[in-house]
Amino acid sequence: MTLELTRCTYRYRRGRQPVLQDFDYALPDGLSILLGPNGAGKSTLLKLAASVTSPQRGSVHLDGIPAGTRQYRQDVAWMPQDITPMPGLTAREYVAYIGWLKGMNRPDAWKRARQALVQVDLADRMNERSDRLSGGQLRRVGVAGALVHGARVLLLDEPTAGLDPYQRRVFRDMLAGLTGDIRVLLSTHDVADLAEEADHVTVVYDGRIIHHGDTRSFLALTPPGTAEGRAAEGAYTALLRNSGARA
Ligand SMILES: Nc1ncnc2c1ncn2[C@@H]1O[C@H](COP(=O)(O)OP(=O)(O)OP(=O)(O)O)[C@@H](O)[C@H]1O
Repeated sequence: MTLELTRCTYRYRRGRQPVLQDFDYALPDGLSILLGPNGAGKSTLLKLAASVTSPQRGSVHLDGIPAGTRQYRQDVAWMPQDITPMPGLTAREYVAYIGWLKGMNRPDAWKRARQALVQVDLADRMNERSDRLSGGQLRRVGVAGALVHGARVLLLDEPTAGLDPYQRRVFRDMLAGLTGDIRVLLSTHDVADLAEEADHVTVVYDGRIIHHGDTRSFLALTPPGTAEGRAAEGAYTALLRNSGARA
């Protein structure tokens, strides 16, 4: 299974510099992390992969299925940075509603919503109104929204931003526990977030990929003498410095 962006060019406004130009990317197996400074193009990459927006040039496919098709939207789920509750809907109704929007029939969506919420460890909050959930719980509801319709790819835009350390840990453990064929691409600013769970790391700077490889090859870039526990941060900083990023 492969989600691929091929020679994609995207600009937000006509006449502006493209944010991504002739951009190639292939999503690896397992859990991949997308790193990069503010404005590097991470959210834009995720939105193209999610088929929320389309490139002006180039193409996006999952196993040959073009982005924008109904099948692609069923297979690929996206959680934006600013996931919001749906006032009046419980967690289970929220997840079932996503399933229904993705083409499931109501009884199936309702049944699967329960299973998906158990998978993200929210069995006990199922009947809680979504606007009463904490930020971390709401993001787990968002992940359940991908699981409910059996998405094969899950794209998460900064899902741990603003969470306290405990909620962040719970979210990461939940992601690590997702089994099966689902591939996850997660953007984050929190470099330390990746070290334990990620299988792959991609670093984007100024619309270009400056590193794409497994976590081990990323950590191998850590400069000698880096303090213990700061290997990922060291590797990331070294990559950006070598790419000409200014402090
Ligand atoms: N809706 C928009 N209209 C115009 N320009 C935009 C829009 N969204 C993003 N941009 C610009 O595109 C570039 C890439 O933004 P993008 O959000 O993809 O970066 P990012 O790596 O996700 O950044 P951050 O980590 O701050 O979220 C930035 O220069 C940004 O200002």
